Amino acid sequence: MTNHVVQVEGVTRRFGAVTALDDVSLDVPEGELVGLLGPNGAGKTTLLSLVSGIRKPDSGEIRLFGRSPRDAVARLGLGTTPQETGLPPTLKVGEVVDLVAGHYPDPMPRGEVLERFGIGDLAGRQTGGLSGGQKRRLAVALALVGRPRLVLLDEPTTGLDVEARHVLWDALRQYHADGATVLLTSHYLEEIEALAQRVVVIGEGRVLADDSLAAVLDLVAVRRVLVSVPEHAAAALTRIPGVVSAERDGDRWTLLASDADAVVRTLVRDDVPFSGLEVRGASLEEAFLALTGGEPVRDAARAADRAADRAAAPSAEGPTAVPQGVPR
Ligand SMILES: Nc1ncnc2c1ncn2[C@@H]1O[C@H](COP(=O)(O)OP(=O)(O)OP(=O)(O)O)[C@@H](O)[C@H]1O
Repeated sequence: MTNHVVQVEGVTRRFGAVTALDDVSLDVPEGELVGLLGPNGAGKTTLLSLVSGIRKPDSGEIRLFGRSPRDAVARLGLGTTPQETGLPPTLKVGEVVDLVAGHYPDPMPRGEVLERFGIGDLAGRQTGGLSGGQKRRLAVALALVGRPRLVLLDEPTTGLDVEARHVLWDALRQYHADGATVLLTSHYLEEIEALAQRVVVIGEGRVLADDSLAAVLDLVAVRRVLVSVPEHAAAALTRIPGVVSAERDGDRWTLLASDADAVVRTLVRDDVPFSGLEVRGASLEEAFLALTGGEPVRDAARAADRAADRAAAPSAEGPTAVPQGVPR
């Protein structure tokens, strides 16, 4: 039987009129490294705050190591780094590590923690004098001091330069290889790509996709092709292979395509009288909303199939509404 470290079941959380999480379900088995990917305001931080017991859901259930996250016993196995961390400015780096270590039965030795994050030479420095990047590395290092079985990291490398980011990624990979479960949020596909095995895409409080890194990367490789064609040529657009969704606003079309080059080649080869051609990257949220038709899916491959079916049978009549969130 799979040992689930985190179980989120039909969870909804509102802040006044804002629904930060809308019927979210997600299980994280022991030993997985899961990336939560989504734009600003998607609900990632809210989800971590519920898993760590800082907040309670309005409805649905969360289990952490099989217990309520508000149970102190469950939280002993948890290490977290929030988006912003306050460090006592007059304490030295080594003292802060010792202070945190004092709360755990079997902490990592101070030297090992700092070495893993490339800040061994800072042990004698007051935290108030550290650079932003050094503080961030220390904050993430502190999450590991108690040797937690689960680490929750909210945008761990925001504000770090490339080198510091790589040091931190290596440290997290190593900690995961030692057997830990890791759940991290990021806006950056690059970060998720560097670390995660499984990717959960969140948009507007909902799980838009939950699949392997490879499957999610395939989906988000989608490009946006904007083109104007006269009415008599519109049907030709929707028959182009690799177009996964086609939306129109008058004679202006927005095609989401897995291979934008092939779309352009087909337009030229078939002598489609197009104008105003633009090819752009699609945002992650846009790619997923387009591919899923706004419906949450648990399986990226099925989403792509469904989108391809829709694209193969588009309505040629009347203007098609451009979905919300698709900038034009
Ligand atoms: N304490 C709060 N009071 C009111 N609204 C909140 C609160 N916390 C979160 N929200 C709202 O809930 C939604 C989800 O926010 P959340 O911080 O979870 O998103 P996020 O995906 O972590 O975003 P970011 O990537 O910008 O950190 C947003 O609309 C946010 O404004």
